[in-house]
Amino acid sequence: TDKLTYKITDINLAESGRKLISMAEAEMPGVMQLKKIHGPKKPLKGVRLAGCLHVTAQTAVMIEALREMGAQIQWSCCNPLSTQDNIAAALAKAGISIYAWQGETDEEKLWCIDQTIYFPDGQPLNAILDDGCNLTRIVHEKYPHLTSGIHGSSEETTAGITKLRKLLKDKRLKIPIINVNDSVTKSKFDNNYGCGEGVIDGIKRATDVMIGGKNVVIIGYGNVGKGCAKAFSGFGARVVIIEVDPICALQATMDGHQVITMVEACKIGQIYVTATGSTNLIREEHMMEMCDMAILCNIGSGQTEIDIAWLKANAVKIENIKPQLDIYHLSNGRALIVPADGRVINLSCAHGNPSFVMSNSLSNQILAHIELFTKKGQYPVGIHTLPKILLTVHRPLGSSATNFTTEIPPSSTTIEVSFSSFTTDLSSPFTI
Ligand SMILES: Nc1nccc2c1ncn2C[C@@H](O)[C@@H](O)C(=O)O
Repeated sequence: TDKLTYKITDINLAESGRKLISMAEAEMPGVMQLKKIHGPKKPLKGVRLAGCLHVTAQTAVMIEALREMGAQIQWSCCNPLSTQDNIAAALAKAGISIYAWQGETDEEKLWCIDQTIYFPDGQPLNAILDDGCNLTRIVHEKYPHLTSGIHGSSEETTAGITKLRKLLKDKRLKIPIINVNDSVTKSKFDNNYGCGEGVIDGIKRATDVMIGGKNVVIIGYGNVGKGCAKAFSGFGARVVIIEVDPICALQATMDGHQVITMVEACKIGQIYVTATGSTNLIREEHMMEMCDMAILCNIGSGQTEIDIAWLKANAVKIENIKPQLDIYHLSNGRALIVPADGRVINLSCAHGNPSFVMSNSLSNQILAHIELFTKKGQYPVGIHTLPKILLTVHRPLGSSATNFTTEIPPSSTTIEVSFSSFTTDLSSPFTI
């Protein structure tokens, strides 16, 4: 086929990207351990994996582990703003077919995804790795004839799971799904601690705002909202919470945060953070009441938690300050600061969540694909989570890592908890 083997910004950025990938490997013991244990056995030989997930150093570490395990891989990015061009260049130079660059248009993003459907040998994908259900949705809508050949898709994020549950409810889901987001070693770590550090990194790189002493309104008190509230509180902000779920609202109260409504919040908020995985949380009726130069940022995936469309249609002036930072001047004479066009701020304005928590999330991605490919019959069409097992493995001193997997009783299932939070010294008894 005359398809480009890759399309990125600049292959000359590869060396700098490779250095960052090496640094990330040092802080991703879980993924590296899985690569060491499973790599030699090539459990994914025969997998043609199309991935659509943020192109960061952490993702690159996972991609290279999956390839070491035998998978053929093609990649695009789920967010037009989150590709790090030097990482994409390092992956392209290493022979990965990647179609992604920082600052894609929405149409280019879709073109990139289309490049990953068929492999160079003309064969279609037979596995999907998704973050926000973009690729799974496109396969269902544009390539429905290919769904029967796909043994499974893994979904990384909350908003993606919401979309998949709707597909399932409408009886339109055609492939097995492993819900990586709800693995406890993913959502209790990446979503919480990762996004807590990521939102601060993103908002500061975007706006240089002083956080101490500010009124910060966090909308959504799930794993992500909890991590963000803790991070902003740590910087001395006064954090108030909007939350409709009574349990999460009670947790917010018990954590010392006032829980109020958006009508009340938009009178006091100086920094807003949407973290719900839902849509249209901040709307016209709120924005028209907000303080001058309030900052609206989003850390849920997708671009619809803040009603950007209304802002673009109704601002009297849109002032671009720098890439990923605009000020919208409203008809009431006040202005709102919006980083990243309302897209996920940690990945659009910084480099995403740190390696250590991503090792947890991406270890679960790897385990999901080993599970889906080697145990096909066990995962019918539907949404599954990786089994959670507690396992004590007592290992004779000095034995090699490879026989670790043979010590797992054949009846047990894949270890859901990734290694990254445990010592990689397999010579000592430890409990997983
Ligand atoms: N450094 C990174 N690499 C890849 C993906 C990254 C990331 N940081 C955040 N996400 C997104 C995840 O938090 C995903 O789990 C989500 O929920 O969006």
